[in-house]
Amino acid sequence: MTLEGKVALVTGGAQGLGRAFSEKLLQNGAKVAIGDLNQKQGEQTIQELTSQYGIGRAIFVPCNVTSLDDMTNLFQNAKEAFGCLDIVVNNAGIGGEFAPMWEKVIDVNIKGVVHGTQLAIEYLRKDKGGNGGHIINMASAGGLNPNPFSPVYGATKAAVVHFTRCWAMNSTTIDNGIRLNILCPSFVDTPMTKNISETVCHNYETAKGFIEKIGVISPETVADALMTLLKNKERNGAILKVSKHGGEEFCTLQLVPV
Ligand SMILES: NC(=O)c1ccc[n+]([C@@H]2O[C@H](COP(=O)([O-])OP(=O)(O)OC[C@H]3O[C@@H](n4cnc5c(N)ncnc54)[C@H](O)[C@@H]3O)[C@@H](O)[C@H]2O)c1
Ligand SMILES: CCCCC/C=C\C=C\[C@H](O)C/C=C\C/C=C\CCCC(=O)O
Repeated sequence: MTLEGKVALVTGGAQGLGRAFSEKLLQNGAKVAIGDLNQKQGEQTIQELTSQYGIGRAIFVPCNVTSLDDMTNLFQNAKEAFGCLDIVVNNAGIGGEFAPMWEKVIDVNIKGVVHGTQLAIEYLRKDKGGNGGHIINMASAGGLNPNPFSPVYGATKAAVVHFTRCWAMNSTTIDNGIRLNILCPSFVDTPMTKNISETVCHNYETAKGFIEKIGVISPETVADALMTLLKNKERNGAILKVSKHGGEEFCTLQLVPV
């Protein structure tokens, strides 16, 4: 029970990776506030998690990560329900390369993570009454290695990597005991991957072959990688890639100090 007494907030936690993260956090003793656009699925997930991990361990707050009001409400509800906040996982994300979807992809994948990170810093920073803590932002292996199938999606995930690394070297976060790290999984067995189609990516038939070649990992494997980041207290600004062929790999990008 390494996270006993800790409180986590997970966006996009109604299903897929966010749900697997929430479950792993609960298994390790944390309490969890889930925010998600999908209210029906979110409420069902909370029912299932509550019956498995006990009453009062998890709450659901309907939330669109692109809305600052919704995100502010999510953070307030988490703090009110559980008294503090220690871990924030900005996980909600979508794919889609064609109009009008691609603009939404930029909004959810970038704006959502910016909202979640900025609010997390306000809630966690020690000089404003927080306890410090850990922010994990969900990028993707597609944000590290270019692929021809999802340029918009890949660009948003590269943005998440860069945005997170910038904050990780900021004196406000460092001096206030806040760490920020990045998860970059390859393909994972979630509804997002199951729903990949010609409406989501370019060259769909070739993409299918690419996914088969790369391989698909389980959400639990990525949740274990989340725990690797949470347990490793020295890491800040780290990029943890998870894939079928490489397992968990910390990646280094050239950092040129200014
Ligand atoms: N599945 C993969 O292969 C894979 C690999 C690498 C990274 N990722 C990233 O992991 C994250 C989760 O992916 P997943 O596979 O679990 O996807 P998913 O589609 O299975 O689940 C995403 C969840 O996010 C919610 N969501 C979507 N838009 C939202 C919004 N605007 N506000 C709040 N909630 C919203 C959905 O309702 C859903 O519950 C995403 O950021 C994705 O880009 C996924
Ligand atoms: C076919 C692309 C669809 C993109 C949107 C849908 C799902 C997203 C899934 C993941 O985030 C993974 C996306 C891309 C992975 C790309 C390259 C993987 C590189 C493999 C590796 O380096 O191990």
